[in-house]
Amino acid sequence: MRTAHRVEKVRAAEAELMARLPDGALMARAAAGLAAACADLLGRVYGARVVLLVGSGDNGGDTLWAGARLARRGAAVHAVLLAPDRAHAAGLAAFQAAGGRVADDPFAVLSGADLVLDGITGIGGTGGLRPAAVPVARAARGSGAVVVAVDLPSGVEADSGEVRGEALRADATVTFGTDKPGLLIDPAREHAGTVRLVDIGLGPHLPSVPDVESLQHPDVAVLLPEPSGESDKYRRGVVGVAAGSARYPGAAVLTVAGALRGGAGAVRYVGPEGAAVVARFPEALVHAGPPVKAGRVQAWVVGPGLGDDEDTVGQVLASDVPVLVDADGLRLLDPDAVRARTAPTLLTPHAGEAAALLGRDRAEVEAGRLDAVRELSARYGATVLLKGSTTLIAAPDPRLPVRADPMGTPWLATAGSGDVLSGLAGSLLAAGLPPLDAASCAAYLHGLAARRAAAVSTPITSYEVADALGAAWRDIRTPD
Ligand SMILES: NC(=O)C1=CN([C@@H]2O[C@H](COP(=O)(O)OP(=O)(O)OC[C@H]3O[C@@H](n4cnc5c(N)ncnc54)[C@H](O)[C@@H]3O)[C@@H](O)[C@H]2O)[C@@H](O)CC1
Ligand SMILES: [K+]
Repeated sequence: MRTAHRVEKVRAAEAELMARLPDGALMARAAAGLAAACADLLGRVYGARVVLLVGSGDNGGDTLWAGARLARRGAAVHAVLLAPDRAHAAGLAAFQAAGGRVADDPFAVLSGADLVLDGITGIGGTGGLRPAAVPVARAARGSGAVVVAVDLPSGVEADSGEVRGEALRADATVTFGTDKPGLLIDPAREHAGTVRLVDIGLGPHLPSVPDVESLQHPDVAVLLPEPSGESDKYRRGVVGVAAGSARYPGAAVLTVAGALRGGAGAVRYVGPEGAAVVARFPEALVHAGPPVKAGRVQAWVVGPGLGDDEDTVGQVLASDVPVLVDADGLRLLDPDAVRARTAPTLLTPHAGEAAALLGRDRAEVEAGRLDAVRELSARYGATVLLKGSTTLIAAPDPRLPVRADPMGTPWLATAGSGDVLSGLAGSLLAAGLPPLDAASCAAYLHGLAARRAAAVSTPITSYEVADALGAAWRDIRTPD
């Protein structure tokens, strides 16, 4: 599991730890880890040309101390001081004592650099790069050097992953003590490159429940349901799928395709497209509807390709089993009916649908995903999976961490891929997973399946994603 904490919690933990350590010890740990990571990236430190971009705070301090270490190992290190009067005094003295030099012309040193360290701002930065830093950050990016962000790419918002102005784009980020939410959430995440975490001893001082977390293979392996010797189809769960219409018959087929690979014991399709579903999947149970007459299910998926069938959405929401609402279902749902439910509800909007549910602009939702997913979840009393470049999942209990899916790929932006995800997540709900786990495991498997499909051929189709789910599931169960 990757775990991220908000800045106020990082600062509180730092304060606790610093009170027990000699002055400067924490910064020395950070700088040692940073210099070691740079040495790994460089391969050979002696003779390497390194440029430090140094801001006015402790982030610049870490960078100067790491620069001193690299200079002592024979690198030619230049520091570009963006706020010369406010550069970290002890760090600058150590850097110069080690043979590091302050650059007169930032652009001249950047043009020949092998490695650039971005120490403009860390967790204290907000509001994007200041105008004076913008041309320097651009020159760093354009120089051909490997760009390493110190703690965070300068210019991104640590707590939300927003990028409010221009931000530096790094190839790698070396972060200290814990991940920050912005390192897991786009658009900041895509500025960070590969993230390496340096342990500075903060762990015992951080709250045990993080603000944001990302599942990794072993976490998903533990959560996925596994049939036992006692299993029969009802014990493994029956998932009801109310999807598709004469206008969108494919949605029925794709939702069932996802549901069949989600671990439920059986899939019961309810709606007008039973013939199309059975033609593709003879193992599916089909019923013309309405949902109340279709027989027992342990969870429902309602909405993909449903058209304007409001009654179906109302009937499904009135049931006492977990319900996933997607696509047309999100447009047709009665918010009071969702809030009145006693069984769990999982809503799976993309940014446009989330914006409609919140009464905001789509661009606002895309820029501030974390805020949007939390707000939606609180307003509807439901678990919400917000799809997008980073898929986020929030439970209605605000004490639980938001999950950021690490597996998505731009190839998933293809028609019908959301239908497959809905079927898959609904199937995991029917198999008994709590909504937060069902949604985050589904997003993870779906992303992994898309990556597998894309490794065979691109562009991928949604049906190929559904087809690769079995192999993705196997990858997680049997890591090599
Ligand atoms: N406190 C500690 O002992 C430790 C701190 N660490 C480092 O310290 C950093 C936090 O240091 P600070 O709190 O000094 O904050 P930063 O160094 O992140 O930046 C704060 C400074 O930048 C200015 N600033 C804010 N937004 C800006 C922007 N958009 N453009 C330019 N300047 C901007 C502020 O006026 C302030 O002077 C961490 O990210 C980490 O790198 C690590 O060394 C671990 C230990
Ligand atoms: K930085």
